[in-house]
Amino acid sequence: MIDARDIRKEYGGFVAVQGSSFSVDRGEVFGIIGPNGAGKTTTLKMLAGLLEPTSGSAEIAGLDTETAEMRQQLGFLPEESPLYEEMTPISYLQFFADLYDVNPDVAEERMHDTLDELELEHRDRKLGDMSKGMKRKVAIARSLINDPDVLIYDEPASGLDPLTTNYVIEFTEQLAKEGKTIVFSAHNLFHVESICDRVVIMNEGEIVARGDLDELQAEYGHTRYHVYTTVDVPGGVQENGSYKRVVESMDAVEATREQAEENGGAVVDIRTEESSLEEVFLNVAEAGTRGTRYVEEDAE
Ligand SMILES: Nc1ncnc2c1ncn2[C@@H]1O[C@H](COP(=O)(O)OP(=O)(O)OP(=O)(O)O)[C@@H](O)[C@H]1O
Repeated sequence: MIDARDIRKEYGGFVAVQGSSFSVDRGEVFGIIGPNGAGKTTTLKMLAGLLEPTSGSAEIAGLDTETAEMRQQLGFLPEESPLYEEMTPISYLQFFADLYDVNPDVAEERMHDTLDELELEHRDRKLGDMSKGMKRKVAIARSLINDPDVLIYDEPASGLDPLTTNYVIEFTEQLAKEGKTIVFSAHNLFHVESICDRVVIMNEGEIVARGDLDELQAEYGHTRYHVYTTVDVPGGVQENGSYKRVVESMDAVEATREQAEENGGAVVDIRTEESSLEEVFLNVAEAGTRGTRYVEEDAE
């Protein structure tokens, strides 16, 4: 559905995004994560056809991202979306429906349905008088006004309170279940972990890791074993009537069993704990010292 081929963006001699390649399947939720300045927004804007790559190209549904036809199939949510302060949500959405040439009756029904789903109240209030969360919901409704197949969301829950954040993330998840293909960036890795099928991790303009959560965990995470015993063992802590020791290998699990048995006890339970995406991310970030991000500019 989405195919990015070696997309690269330079500003002067500064490389914002090194040649990045990835593809996103239809109906997939694809996350782009990375520290501030990693190149996430630049990548998303190139995918959305809002920024011309210095080299490389991107296609959505076989259409080059710079064509108007492709934009009809796309909903882009920028990290910060300045709305027209004097408009109401309805007049604002109507304005964009016209821009996308959506049939007025269809647009009317669609905007009300979406605002209902988003539980947006005060639809006659001026956008300038709305809270940040309400404005974000209107921006999300705008991204859906043309009923696009592909959604590119830059930090959809940025700056929102936890309740609205959850709401927006669950709404995004619902859109994926309805069959939309979604690419989004986020700082909150818990959200990414909860809804993404696959993830790329960017650092210093470069994709430094990629895969689904299991693959990333296998490569950059650890499995920890919580071994519960009936008697105390070295490094054990008392928990719920037994003793728990956390170890990182099966050999250590076996050693714990032997120690428990030597002390007249036994192992009663073993639970595994996988690294969170946050831990994976920190491990990836620590592993990489990147090369320079500056290139010599071509002499004209
Ligand atoms: N128009 C521009 N001119 C020069 N440099 C730019 C421009 N736009 C972005 N950059 C630089 O490119 C790098 C990548 O920026 P980008 O906004 O893509 O990062 P990001 O990963 O989205 O960061 P954040 O998480 O802070 O939003 C940054 O160093 C940024 O300063």
